Amino acid sequence: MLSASGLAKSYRGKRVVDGVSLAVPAGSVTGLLGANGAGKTTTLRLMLGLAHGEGETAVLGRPLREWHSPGRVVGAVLGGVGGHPRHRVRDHLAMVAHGLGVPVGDVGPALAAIGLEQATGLRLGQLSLGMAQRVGLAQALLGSPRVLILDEPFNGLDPHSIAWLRGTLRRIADEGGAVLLSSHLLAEIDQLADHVVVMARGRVTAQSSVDQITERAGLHVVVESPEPERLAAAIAENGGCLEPLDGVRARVTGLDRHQVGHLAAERGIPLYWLEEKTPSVEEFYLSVAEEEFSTS
Ligand SMILES: Nc1ncnc2c1ncn2[C@@H]1O[C@H](COP(=O)(O)OP(=O)(O)OP(=O)(O)O)[C@@H](O)[C@H]1O
Repeated sequence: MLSASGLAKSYRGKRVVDGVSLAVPAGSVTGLLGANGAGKTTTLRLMLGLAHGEGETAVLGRPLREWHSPGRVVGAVLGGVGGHPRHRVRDHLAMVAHGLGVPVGDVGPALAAIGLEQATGLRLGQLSLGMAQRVGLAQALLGSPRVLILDEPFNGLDPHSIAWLRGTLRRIADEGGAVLLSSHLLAEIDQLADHVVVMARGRVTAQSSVDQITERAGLHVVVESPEPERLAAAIAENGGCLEPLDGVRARVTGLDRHQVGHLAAERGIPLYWLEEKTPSVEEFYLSVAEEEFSTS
């Protein structure tokens, strides 16, 4: 539904995006991850035609510039609202609605949906970071686009707005839309995304579906015991493996939590903690980032 191929961009001779290709299928949310300066924002800007560089981006099979009203096909939030700082929120959004060919009457419900009814009279220049982010989201959603491209959309939002945004993005994807968002909030990506794409130094270094991450790494058990050596030996005798995690807890693979619990009870080894864990996007990201660090 949304795809990019061969995206590239240089600033003063330095390649900051270098051959990035990615696809966001209909019905899914893709998280774009990477360290500061990895090239995420530049990639999103290239996809939206806001930065000039190499490569192609297609939305529903056509370049964005070929769509008659691009804002009704793709909604974007790239930080900030745009618009004049002296314009009031309601007037700014009315202008956006006009440009999109959307009834101006839709502005009120769009602001209400994001809890900003009280802020309609504020000037854009008076908005807090979170409010500006919410106005940006209201603006992006105004044309009811099926594709969303969002740069750090959770930035500055309070917990209610985060929950609202997570639900809204999930709903848009579940209704057949495609959402691409960058974020440093790995727990949010973990809860929301179906796919993750990791960038480092302008390139895509890893990509995976969240299901594959879970499947590949398998479940593991986290334990805490005052007798880790005895527990490790008992687990090894039974075909599992115990590795220290953080100096207090340890990770067990090869046995499930019932097996670990029974084994500890049989051997009289105290356990202070026993938890079965699904591998997270955070662990995937950190393992990929570690490889990247060790090979750079
Ligand atoms: N307008 C610009 N002029 C010069 N260099 C730029 C410009 N915009 C971005 N860069 C450089 O391009 C590289 C990638 O920046 P980009 O903002 O795309 O990274 P990012 O992954 O979004 O980072 P962050 O997570 O910090 O937002 C960085 O080295 C940045 O300094």
